[in-house]
Amino acid sequence: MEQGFTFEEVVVERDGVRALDRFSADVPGSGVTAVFGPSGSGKTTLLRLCNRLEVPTAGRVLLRGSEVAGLDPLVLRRTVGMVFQRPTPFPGTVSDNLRAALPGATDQEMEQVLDRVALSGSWLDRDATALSGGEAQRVCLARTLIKQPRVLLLDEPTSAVDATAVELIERAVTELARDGLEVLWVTHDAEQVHRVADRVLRIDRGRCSGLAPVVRRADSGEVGQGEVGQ
Ligand SMILES: Nc1ncnc2c1ncn2[C@@H]1O[C@H](COP(=O)(O)OP(=O)(O)OP(=O)(O)O)[C@@H](O)[C@H]1O
Repeated sequence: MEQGFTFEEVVVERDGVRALDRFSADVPGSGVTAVFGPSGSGKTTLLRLCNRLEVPTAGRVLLRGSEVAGLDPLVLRRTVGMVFQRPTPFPGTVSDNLRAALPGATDQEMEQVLDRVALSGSWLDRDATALSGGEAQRVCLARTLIKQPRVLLLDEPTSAVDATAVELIERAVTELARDGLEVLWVTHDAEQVHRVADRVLRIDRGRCSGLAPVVRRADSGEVGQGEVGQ
């Protein structure tokens, strides 16, 4: 399987406290990898290293064998998209938001990307700051996707949205992963891991505590597999 992110003895230390403590893992470069662990274990820090919002104090982060620190930041940000916990629409319309990410995007490109997040072209003229949390998060996902990243980083994107949006976002991302997008999805929701992930990367107190395949409930039809207990 193609190589994705490699973490080699990564340390992130702030004010003498280690958010990551010699974290090492080899993440395959396809499908959905859930990054799962308790609050404060270092999940967000790990994700932020992947698009260089954060740099390691020690150790190395590689993407497909190339050190992230050595990649052109513009190329990196185009290749690796990120969606945050809280939706962050820019002032303006939905199309303004999409064009902020991809200047010169055509109506057709914008309609296609909205379709992927279960919104239609009729949303293009809507005020992006007057949407519900779930709608705004889907616009933010579309805004990231319009740049056609190869990797998508999701930092608890569904923790602040309604149940309908959770379902739509989960469906959109799993379909995109099936079409070839590599996804790292931070969550502390074990049920969500079973719904969306191909594998789970466990993190505990800044250290990798395992990388294991997940049997998806939707695929197996089974409940209570139990690989992902708290
Ligand atoms: N900007 C910062 N300055 C100092 N310490 C920080 C900063 N951001 C996070 N930390 C600390 O680093 C550790 C890891 O935080 P991180 O946000 O990566 O964990 P997390 O697993 O994503 O947590 P949560 O599930 O609560 O979001 C925690 O102890 C946290 O308090």
